[in-house]
Amino acid sequence: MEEIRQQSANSQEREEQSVVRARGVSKAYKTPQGRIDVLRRVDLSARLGEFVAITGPSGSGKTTLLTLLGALDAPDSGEIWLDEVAVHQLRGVAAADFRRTKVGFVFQLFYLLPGMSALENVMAPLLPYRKKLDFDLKQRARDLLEQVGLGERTGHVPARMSGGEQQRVAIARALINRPPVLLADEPTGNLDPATGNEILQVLQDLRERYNQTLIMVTHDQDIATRADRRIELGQTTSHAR
Ligand SMILES: Nc1ncnc2c1ncn2[C@@H]1O[C@H](COP(=O)(O)OP(=O)(O)OP(=O)(O)O)[C@@H](O)[C@H]1O
Repeated sequence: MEEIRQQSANSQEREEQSVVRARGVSKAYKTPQGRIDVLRRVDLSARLGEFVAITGPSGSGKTTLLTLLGALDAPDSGEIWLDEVAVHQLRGVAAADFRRTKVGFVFQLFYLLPGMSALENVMAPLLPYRKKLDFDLKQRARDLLEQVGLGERTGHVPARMSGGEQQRVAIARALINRPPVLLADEPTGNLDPATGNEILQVLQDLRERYNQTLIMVTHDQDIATRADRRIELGQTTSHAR
């Protein structure tokens, strides 16, 4: 009995330590062909510093779930809490403020601005707020580029960098606001296996350095097995007219 009480206290403690909690999250898209139920009552939780992999077949809603966690879109029902913010309730400016302060995004296709140097790309998300910041933006961007191994390439434009280097810049950019949570969508999907491994190592090192939570969508079973926790989405998508 004591053991059961202890177990439930432990699980409650774990729940309380969660920096991300999603409960009963559902999302459907309306298309000209009818409604697509993508996520149905999905639960997810992640503690501070934890690495969580989201896996599942193509079309099971992995990217959709990541966009909901990052307030790029809103769920139809269910709750999402991230660093004590009720993400499911955010819209418009409040959602943009949340994205700027609480999360970093890394995508498969880097999305760097082609006309800007690595340093300018990393500074870009906070450039409009530069005067209000209580730290030196350029110095932080330089430090981050150093930490991802590009200390010597700060002046290079994306066209003069390899895919792996461009992804390193994108990771540094995602961390410029020191977010508690990094959301990564197939960050190694566009890279050869060796470069992909290097990028994974960079993400792991930075996660430890900043005690960040890393939530990563991946098709790669090897990467998923390295995660602390794995959320497997089923073939939940169904179409209804
Ligand atoms: N904005 C949208 N409008 C309509 N349908 C969408 C939209 N976004 C995604 N979908 C559909 O929702 C389903 C889930 O898409 P999602 O990209 O979340 O899956 P996924 O598991 O990440 O897939 P993949 O592994 O192929 O990237 C797919 O059928 C997709 O076509």
